[in-house]
Amino acid sequence: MTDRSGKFNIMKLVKIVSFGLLVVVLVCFVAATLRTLTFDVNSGLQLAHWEKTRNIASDINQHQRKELLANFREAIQIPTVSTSKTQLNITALGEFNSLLRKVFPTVFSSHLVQHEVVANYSHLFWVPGSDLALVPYMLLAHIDVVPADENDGWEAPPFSAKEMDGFIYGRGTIDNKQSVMGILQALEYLLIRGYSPQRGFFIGLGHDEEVGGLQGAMNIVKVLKKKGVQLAFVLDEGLAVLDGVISGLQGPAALIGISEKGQATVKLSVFKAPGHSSMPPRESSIGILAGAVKRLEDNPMPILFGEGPERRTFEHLAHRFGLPIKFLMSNMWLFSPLIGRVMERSPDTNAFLRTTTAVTMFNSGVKVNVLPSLAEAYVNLRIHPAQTVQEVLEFIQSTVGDERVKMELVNGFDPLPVSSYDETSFGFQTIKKTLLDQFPQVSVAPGLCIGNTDSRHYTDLAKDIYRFAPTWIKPGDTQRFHGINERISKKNYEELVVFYFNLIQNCDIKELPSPHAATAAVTSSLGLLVSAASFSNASSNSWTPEPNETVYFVNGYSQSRSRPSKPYILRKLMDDWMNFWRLAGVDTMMVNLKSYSVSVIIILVIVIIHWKSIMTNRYLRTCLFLSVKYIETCTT
Ligand SMILES: CCCCCCCCCCCCCCCC(=O)N[C@@H](Cc1ccccc1)C(=O)O
Repeated sequence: MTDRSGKFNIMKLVKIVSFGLLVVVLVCFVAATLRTLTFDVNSGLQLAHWEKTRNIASDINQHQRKELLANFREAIQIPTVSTSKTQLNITALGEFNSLLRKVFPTVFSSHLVQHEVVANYSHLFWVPGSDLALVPYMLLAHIDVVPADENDGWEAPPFSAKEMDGFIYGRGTIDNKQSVMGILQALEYLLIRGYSPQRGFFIGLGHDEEVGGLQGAMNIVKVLKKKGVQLAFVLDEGLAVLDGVISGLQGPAALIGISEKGQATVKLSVFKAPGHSSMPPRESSIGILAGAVKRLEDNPMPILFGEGPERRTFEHLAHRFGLPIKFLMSNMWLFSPLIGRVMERSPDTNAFLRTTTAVTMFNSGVKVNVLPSLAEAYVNLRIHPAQTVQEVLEFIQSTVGDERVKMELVNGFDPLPVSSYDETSFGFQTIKKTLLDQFPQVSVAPGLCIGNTDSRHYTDLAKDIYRFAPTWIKPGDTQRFHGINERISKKNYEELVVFYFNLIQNCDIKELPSPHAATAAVTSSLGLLVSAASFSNASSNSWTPEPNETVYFVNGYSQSRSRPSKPYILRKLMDDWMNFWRLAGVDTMMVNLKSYSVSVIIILVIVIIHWKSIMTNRYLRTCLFLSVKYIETCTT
């Protein structure tokens, strides 16, 4: 009898547990479906009313079309190659300097522009604004390029700037002379058309970015620091407009880099006594090192997809995927491990998921019959924002797991801070608006820059750093970065000039418009409540410091800005706090997890309270009964 009732109780328990699980799965499914149907983090300021500042039309006539292309081709033809920190083509850099002065005469002669050469070959331009209360911003690009060998399979010589099928071929066409020339060409045309900015801006052109920017960018930053400059935002190279590159995505996507990966270069070395090759030991220095390298390749760093800004990219783009990908992308809180597994299959998507490990140099041996004493390998790691240099070193040490392999950190830096991208983010929203005006078919999303840029030296000058140029990248183009057949279409180069032309004018706005009510349409009830609170709060939020506040000296370029008063700081803190929760309500895993765990707890409590009726009712009735109770509990 006891045995039977014991069995009966176990059966009951199994039923209840499986029923509970079924309810949890159902609730998750309903929540995920609701989120899929309503999830759109892209509305933002798109529909808001923007202050009009673009008074000069960006149309380009036939003569200018020819002229800007000729200028660009001349820039590509100068081989400003950086091979190593000590091997820069200084002759080419000097030539490039002369080219800039020749093709942009107005920029170099205008009374509105101050120019200074930094570290012999880098350039710093300052265009003061008429409204001193507006914090200046900065555009960056780099003049140098990586080496290119025609024999690697280039269809046109890499420094020929040859035009083929509407494309200009050459090293630097997408990395990064398109921005160098695009920015200055835009400024040249703006000045010719009588433009004078309200918001001041800097342009920084580095000459050694490809080898770390230790001369160019670092010295430009030093000059700016000395002058006390603080920047509203910085825009550098980095991500691009991806067209057909992300499979399943409908339409092109402009990814604006809001952070960039960290980097570490680690030297692994094995030392063994040299000797005659006729009496080899069981393991050579090369064999031991090869084993270590193999272990590193066989054991990639963990997938961290969803723990860095890459998560935001897919959430912002979710609405542009078809089902079932849309369902998965809208519910990263549930599916990020699954998406990560799929994305790791291709090198260019894998780069967004984890710290990547690339063995880039392997040296040993001097003669065929001599056992080498030393074997060395260099491993270049690109660090995911959720990890640090220290964590990566510990991982390598434990994966190599061989005391004979010496490990040495050659250089490294942690991932860069994440810049803002919400509706109050001046830089992000102004870049986004400029993009959408020019390319309405594009979806704009924040992204993670997988390569490093000069902008990493600017973190003390600006809280918000963006890495983006509207270079269109189509399938197969990602391999052209530092690879063969680097090219840009003539149309795309013109678009770049127009983009910078419009961006500079758009930056003259005093403050961003208030977020459109559409922003408040969020999925979860928590998100809805908090966004409503934030929305009402946003009307009192002004992005720029208030007038009538103490003015203090900011830089030697006679720009000044207001020091925020205490109530302003308090209000800003309040706004930031509200924005944090609003965003959290919309799209952070934390709050989703919280609300879903709350749901689970509510269900469990209902199950416990209504234990008896569950026992006496049939499943369908119980299901209905529980759903009603759940809704009742949630609404009260
Ligand atoms: C889903 C598919 C996404 C495809 C993404 C397409 C865009 C990829 C382009 C990435 C290029 C970013 C630009 C990086 C510039 C660059 O090459 N930097 C170099 C130079 C450098 C080295 C050390 C320290 C600082 C700098 C680098 O990162 O190695």
